[in-house]
Amino acid sequence: MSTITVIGAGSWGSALSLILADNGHLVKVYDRDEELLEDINKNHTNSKYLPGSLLPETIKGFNNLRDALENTDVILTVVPTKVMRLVLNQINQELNHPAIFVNASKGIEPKTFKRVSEIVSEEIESKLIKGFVALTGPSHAEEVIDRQLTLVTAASDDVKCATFIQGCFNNDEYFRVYTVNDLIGAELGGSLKNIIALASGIIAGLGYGDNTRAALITRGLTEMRRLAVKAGAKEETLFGLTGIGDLVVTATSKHSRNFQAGYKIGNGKNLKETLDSMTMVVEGVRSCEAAYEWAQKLNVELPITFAIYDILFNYKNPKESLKELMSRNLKPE
Ligand SMILES: NC(=O)C1=CN([C@@H]2O[C@H](COP(=O)(O)OP(=O)(O)OC[C@H]3O[C@@H](n4cnc5c(N)ncnc54)[C@H](O)[C@@H]3O)[C@@H](O)[C@H]2O)C=CC1
Ligand SMILES: O=C(CO)COP(=O)(O)O
Repeated sequence: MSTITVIGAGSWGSALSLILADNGHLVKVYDRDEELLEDINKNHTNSKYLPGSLLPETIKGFNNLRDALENTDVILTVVPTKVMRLVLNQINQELNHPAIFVNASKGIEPKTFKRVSEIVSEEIESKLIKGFVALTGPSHAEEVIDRQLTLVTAASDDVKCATFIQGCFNNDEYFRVYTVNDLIGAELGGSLKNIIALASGIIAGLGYGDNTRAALITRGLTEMRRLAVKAGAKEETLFGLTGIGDLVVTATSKHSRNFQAGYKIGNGKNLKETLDSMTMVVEGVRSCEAAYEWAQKLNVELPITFAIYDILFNYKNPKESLKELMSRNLKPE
């Protein structure tokens, strides 16, 4: 059994901690929110992000990063990607031995277009990194916390490392973990699907139904594939759990934060009002900004992503955007 430090005790960090504790690992959770840590340590629940949840008593919350990292084998990052660099920088200062880094957050950095694996290798000294794995796939925390059957993928350039992490997280009762050696495809699939999930919420908010959603998911996958392949991903990865799998769960589920945010926008709220009304992170907004800039640089056509960018950042009317998408030049599928 390993000692695993979970950085971020939000909804996904808590759900992943439950799996690790069920598997018998020593789980230390670090967060900046002291009330949340007290709730975990005293009441063994996370009332803020997962009301009604029951967490194993073996999970220990820490507000001191150095203590949380002491003697750890694996560092699992699950904070919003907006703060990822900052948090990794803090880890780099406090960590005094090499560890395996696993990331479960999903996003691309605007301006740099960096994936979390790239940010880790920039912020953490190489002598402290034993390996890097992205743990990603269709998995809403609200269902994992109830131990509902879930399948994800451990992606790494290092097969031995991916297999080790697969073994740490796999639980025969409810959490099945595959491996894949296409890190670029897995990280980009998990990040780009959030943009299409925002779009799915917007069309639902506008009152469109299943035909529209099926069309959006299909053409959205085409956009994800185009950009990811141009960035070096293997095409087949986009057709696996970390691509279409994650796209389907996020674009069709009431649990999805991105879908929920899109739904509010479809109902007339602007981006600021929408984000102000959400307690949890909506990663698709930043990833949309990144994909919009990156696609122009790489000369990739992403009409849905560009329309979402205009709605989010230029306050374009969603109905007007849909009208323009529908009236583009006709072409073969
Ligand atoms: N919620 C879910 O079902 C899933 C979420 N994800 C990804 O996981 C990541 C986290 O998402 P959620 O858990 O939903 O977010 P959340 O909003 O529920 O929790 C984020 C946590 O990070 C902590 N945090 C923020 N800034 C911090 C800092 N500077 N230092 C320490 N802690 C800090 C917050 O206090 C909070 O506890 C996102 O990238 C999301 O896309 C991936 C799969 C499923
Ligand atoms: O990535 C997720 C499920 O796999 C979670 O998506 P949301 O952040 O939209 O809830």
